[in-house]
Amino acid sequence: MTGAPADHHDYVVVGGGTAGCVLAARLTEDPRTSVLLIEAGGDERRPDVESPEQWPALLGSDADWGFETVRQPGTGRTCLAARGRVLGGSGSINNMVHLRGHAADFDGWAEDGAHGWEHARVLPYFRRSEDVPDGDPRYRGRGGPLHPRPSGTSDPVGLRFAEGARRAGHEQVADLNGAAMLGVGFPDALIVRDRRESTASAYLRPAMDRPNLTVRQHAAVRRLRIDGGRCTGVEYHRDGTRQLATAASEVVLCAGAVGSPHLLLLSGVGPADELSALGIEPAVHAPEVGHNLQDHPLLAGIRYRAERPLPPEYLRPAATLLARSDPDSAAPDLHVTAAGMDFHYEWQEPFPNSITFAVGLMRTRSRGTVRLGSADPDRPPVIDPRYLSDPADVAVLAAGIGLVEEIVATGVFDEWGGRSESTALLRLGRDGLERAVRDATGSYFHLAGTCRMGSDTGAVVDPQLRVAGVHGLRVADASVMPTLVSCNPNAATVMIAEKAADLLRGRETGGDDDIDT
Ligand SMILES: Cc1cc2nc3c(=O)[nH]c(=O)nc-3n(C[C@H](O)[C@H](O)[C@H](O)COP(=O)(O)OP(=O)(O)OC[C@H]3O[C@@H](n4cnc5c(N)ncnc54)[C@H](O)[C@@H]3O)c2cc1C
Repeated sequence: MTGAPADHHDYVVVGGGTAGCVLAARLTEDPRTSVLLIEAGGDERRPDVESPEQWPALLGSDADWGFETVRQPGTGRTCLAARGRVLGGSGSINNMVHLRGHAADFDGWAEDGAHGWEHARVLPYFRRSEDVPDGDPRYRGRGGPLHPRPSGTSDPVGLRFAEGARRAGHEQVADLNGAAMLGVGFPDALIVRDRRESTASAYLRPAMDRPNLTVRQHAAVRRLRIDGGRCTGVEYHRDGTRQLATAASEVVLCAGAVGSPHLLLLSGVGPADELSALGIEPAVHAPEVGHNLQDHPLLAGIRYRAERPLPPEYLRPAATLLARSDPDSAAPDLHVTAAGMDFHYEWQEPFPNSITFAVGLMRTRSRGTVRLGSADPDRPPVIDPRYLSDPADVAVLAAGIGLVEEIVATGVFDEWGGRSESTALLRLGRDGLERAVRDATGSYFHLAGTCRMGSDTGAVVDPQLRVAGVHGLRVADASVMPTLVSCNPNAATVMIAEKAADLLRGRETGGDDDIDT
């Protein structure tokens, strides 16, 4: 290596995003453990990150990697694949919704081979992560770093939407992070005293002064060092020089659902034939690295065109309906919100003075990939979520438009006059409705699943998050989710990192009793 002498630490954590900040803070609670956290982006303490209303402006800014998907045949266009490049990662540019997931999501992970990740075993980690003094103590934590609180309770449009959902027969739920994440309610958001809260502000900042924690910003990891089947460290670029950091204990990848598989592939851990074709010497044949990519497709731009002036725009998380298109399924597959603003994709026509309904598909069947386009670490990977490649996904989103129509039909928006586009769409007939769904679908920015956790031979990591075939290397971020949770995934990513810290410290718990919250 050229440049500075190698750094040597017990753990090297790659990526200071949602998961990486949790892990670095938890591991350095033990003063005998040294951690180097390497982050490609910079400081998150800037007005556009901290102001809850400014998150849309962060898309495409220097705090975003600026990735795009390849053209999606299912929608007819490319899509933004926003990913945070700043301390706090995507949690510093996201919409701050804080929902955990349905118990059936985690029970499903365990049934599919992620043993130890069933709901009863992950609930303690959700509780450990938060401080919710008024919450039901069976579900909510006390004294943890995050402060999720209900959002949208004063938003006039959201209040109407919630009332309409109730009238349409959906149960009002007081706490969507309580006993069951199903029904309509006001979701928790990570906003504290009118400022965004992220794992950077809540976990990392309070730990920054610890002598055993080194945080290196504007440092982009280019590949892992794998010698004789063991990951010994990472190579990274900073200040125009190439540097090396080595780990006495382990390297932990927390670079997210795009960054973690990208680094594994660049380092020779992936499908051997694809790597060889790009001139990368395979270290471990791991055919599923980068596979199983999931996102929540978001159907947006279906608007209620009001005739009378709407209340001022409300840009924070608001009333949310989590519903099932299939009553036999335990977890919700539809996530519906209404915002008093004209939110549409750039290819859709604007309609000022609109209420926008956003319908998210929570249990997508389509699966995509993150692959290498080049062996050059500076070239972005090829992101192909294959949105709506499974026709069942189109049908569920169409059912979501039906839910919107039922709510509109209760008359809750009548005071603003006008009409909903859902009414016309549902009259289009099957083919017309399918075209409308495909046209209005983009990304919810919930990418996950590309380093799938499991116990089968194809799994990228085992239930202890160890990368199959490489010693001294784990992945702990949204990429390990075998199946994406049925809601916005930031809280579940925090949980993964909390549990990863215990796995690394050899203190994994069997249940609620033996965990400090
Ligand atoms: C615009 C947007 C809105 C969203 N809204 C919500 C929401 O409201 N609620 C919710 O629950 N979820 C939301 N999400 C999703 C949620 O934020 C992510 O699922 C979560 O942050 C993923 O955490 P992670 O730790 O896996 O990855 P990230 O938080 O993305 O962290 C990965 C980190 O690794 C760094 N990194 C990557 N590669 C390298 C490298 N080679 N070298 C050094 N560093 C590297 C990145 O810069 C980044 O900081 C949203 C996401 C986006 C982008």
